[in-house]
Amino acid sequence: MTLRALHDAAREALDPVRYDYVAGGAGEERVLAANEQAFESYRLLPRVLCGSETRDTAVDLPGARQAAPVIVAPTAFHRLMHPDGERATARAAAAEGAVLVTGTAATTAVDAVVAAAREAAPDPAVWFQLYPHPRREVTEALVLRAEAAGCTALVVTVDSPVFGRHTRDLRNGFTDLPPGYAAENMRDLPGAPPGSLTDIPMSPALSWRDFAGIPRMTALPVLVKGVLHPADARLAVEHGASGVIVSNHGGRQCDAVPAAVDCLPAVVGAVAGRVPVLLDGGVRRGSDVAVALALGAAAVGVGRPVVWGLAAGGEAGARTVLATLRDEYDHTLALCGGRRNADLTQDMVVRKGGTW
Ligand SMILES: Cc1cc2nc3c(=O)[nH]c(=O)nc-3n(C[C@H](O)[C@H](O)[C@H](O)COP(=O)(O)O)c2cc1C
Ligand SMILES: CCCCC(=O)C(=O)O
Repeated sequence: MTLRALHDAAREALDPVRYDYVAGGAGEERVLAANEQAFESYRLLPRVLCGSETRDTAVDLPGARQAAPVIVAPTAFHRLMHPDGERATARAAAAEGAVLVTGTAATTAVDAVVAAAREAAPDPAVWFQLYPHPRREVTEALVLRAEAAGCTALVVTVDSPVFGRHTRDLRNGFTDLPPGYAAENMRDLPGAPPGSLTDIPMSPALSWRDFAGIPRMTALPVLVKGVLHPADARLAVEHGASGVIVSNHGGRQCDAVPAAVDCLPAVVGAVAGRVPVLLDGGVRRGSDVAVALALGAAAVGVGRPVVWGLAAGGEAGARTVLATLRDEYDHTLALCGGRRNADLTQDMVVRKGGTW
């Protein structure tokens, strides 16, 4: 099945309110649209006769050696989309050698997510996405929970000082989880009430000082997710980040920012090779992966496509999405004369309005 067919099947399978929660964005959904459209404006300039018969697309990332270059971006509430929920996504990612980022807003506790990943592969990489809590002890308890579960890195989301205004959710009245579902990682934390959507911390009070405390709480590498400004990428590295994820949260936060991929080159320049830079937002085909890697990303994340796969076909559906993107990317690499990801370089990307 193509990714488009899986998306259609997911739309059929899902309750429309849940479909809208995943598909939608903030405001007029300008950024949601821009993330995908931006990839339309980039094209690849292949190199020829490079002897690229044998190819290796694996990447070394913080807490993940020899991983697929496409990772599963953190998306909330998988049990709303399929009864097997995060366990299915975890098995799919592990089977495909892809990093799974599970998170604060998962409907399955992080230890069960890691256990499911281990059913599919001996040494899977599961990262934990953290919404830092304004109360340090709550953040610390979440960090310890992720570490004890066997996560190999933390991802701190910094683009959500306040929750984005998701137009479709407001229209549909989808402002909390239905009965029977909870944000399981929020259970039994010191002073934090369990599990409702509104318990998930988002605080405009947080600052780089708070962030800097997180790498001190743990031996795990800590990545920062949701950076668009190159100055923030520099600050992230200065405050101990082991990786920077360029992301506008899939167009679900500020509806006036650029497409994620358009912010990538400046962030790559600011980070200057000190830590890996990743990108998510709008990646829908293998050639999008190739463009992002050529522009300097070490790997890319996919959000909605994996959820569509999960909703349409559980573990097998999510696996199909990851396998398809990997296969398409490898094919594109071959077409561009590359043997390794590093063979894709900035001069091989051209832009509408620029050189074509
Ligand atoms: C339904 C949904 C839930 C999400 N939940 C989270 C979350 O809990 N934490 C987070 O950091 N990002 C979250 N995101 C953002 C994704 O990690 C990612 O940035 C975005 O989906 C990438 O864009 P794409 O969907 O175009 O691939 C969510 C995105 C979607 C679509
Ligand atoms: C409070 C849950 C956060 C989920 C999220 O980040 C999103 O829907 O974009």
